[in-house]
Amino acid sequence: MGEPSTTSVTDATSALDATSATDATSATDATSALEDGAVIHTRALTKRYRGGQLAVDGLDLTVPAGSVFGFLGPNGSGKTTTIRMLMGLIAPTSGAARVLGQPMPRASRTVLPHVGALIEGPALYGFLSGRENLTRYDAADPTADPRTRRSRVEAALERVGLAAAAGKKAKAYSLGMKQRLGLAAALLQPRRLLVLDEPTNGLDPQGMREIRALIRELAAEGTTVFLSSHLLDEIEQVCTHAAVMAQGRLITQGTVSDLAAGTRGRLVVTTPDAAEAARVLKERGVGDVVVTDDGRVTGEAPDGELADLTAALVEMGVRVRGFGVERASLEDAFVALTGEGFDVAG
Ligand SMILES: Nc1ncnc2c1ncn2[C@@H]1O[C@H](COP(=O)(O)OP(=O)(O)OP(=O)(O)O)[C@@H](O)[C@H]1O
Repeated sequence: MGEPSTTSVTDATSALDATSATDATSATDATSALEDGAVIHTRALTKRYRGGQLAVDGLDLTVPAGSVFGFLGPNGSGKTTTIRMLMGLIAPTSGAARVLGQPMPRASRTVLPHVGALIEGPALYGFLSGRENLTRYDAADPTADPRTRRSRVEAALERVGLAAAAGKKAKAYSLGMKQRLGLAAALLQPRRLLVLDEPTNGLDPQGMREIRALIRELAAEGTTVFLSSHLLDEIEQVCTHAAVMAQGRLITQGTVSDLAAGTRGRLVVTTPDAAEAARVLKERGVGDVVVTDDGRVTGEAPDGELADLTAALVEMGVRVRGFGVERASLEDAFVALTGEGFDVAG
């Protein structure tokens, strides 16, 4: 990870009417029903860096309001570049991005006050305490009310579990504490959207759990959360929706359960009579029957009634110790989609 920097939201002048999620220009577009409810929407969004690197290639992304949206892909797949375009930090080479219904980067000044962002780790003054960092950060935001500053800073510290350590200098903070302080900065004002780039990167399991719990809490209060991650497991645990990127291109997007359901689970029979069980399953039309080294018999999950299969096994004298369908994971879905494992260096 490079030198930390935070993208903040400081220079807005006018508030965005919560009801005007689409502006006049989009009314003339052929907007789909999906786009209407979208907090983020991109069309053919493309970024080619000056060196010629095509980092993001024709991205069509739709992030529904109220979702916890996981933006998933191995290192170098274009996640950070996409986030930087969404936040108006870099201009796309071609294509369009709308955030809260407004075109980016053009509407940055009206959109960004409603967006809390944590990108590439928080920028902190090591010689200031956590509390002082937040106070200073808030003071630099012209949309922030100085009269409520103290209470908002304390509430944000409380929220991320840093109240007890608020007086310590930030340079003495662990990586996890720094990350939480960055989140606190994003939470100093109510936000409609939170954009978090690898929010649990470098955290220990306990720190990860805390951040995930916080994300769930914020989502329950109605904030849409868009987070990038290269950890499939993390996306499965916290996200309602996900998009999968590889080499700058979108491979798939949808609800996490639909993505995993797109891949069938495996039927698993645990039995001391493996050979006989395999024969019965094949006879009953189960595909890809395999006897594993540990004596289990697996096969493609059937469309029909599972009870008929157990009845057939029992009828043929197969002793069944365990019987069920193992749910496909997002990882299975990824492997099925790309033909590759999701094996990335953390
Ligand atoms: N400023 C830049 N100039 C040139 N190429 C860049 C620049 N920033 C990123 N790239 C390249 O663009 C591609 C996508 O990078 P990006 O950082 O968006 O991916 P990522 O999915 O966020 O990966 P990571 O998790 O490692 O940050 C990579 O090949 C990267 O080397």
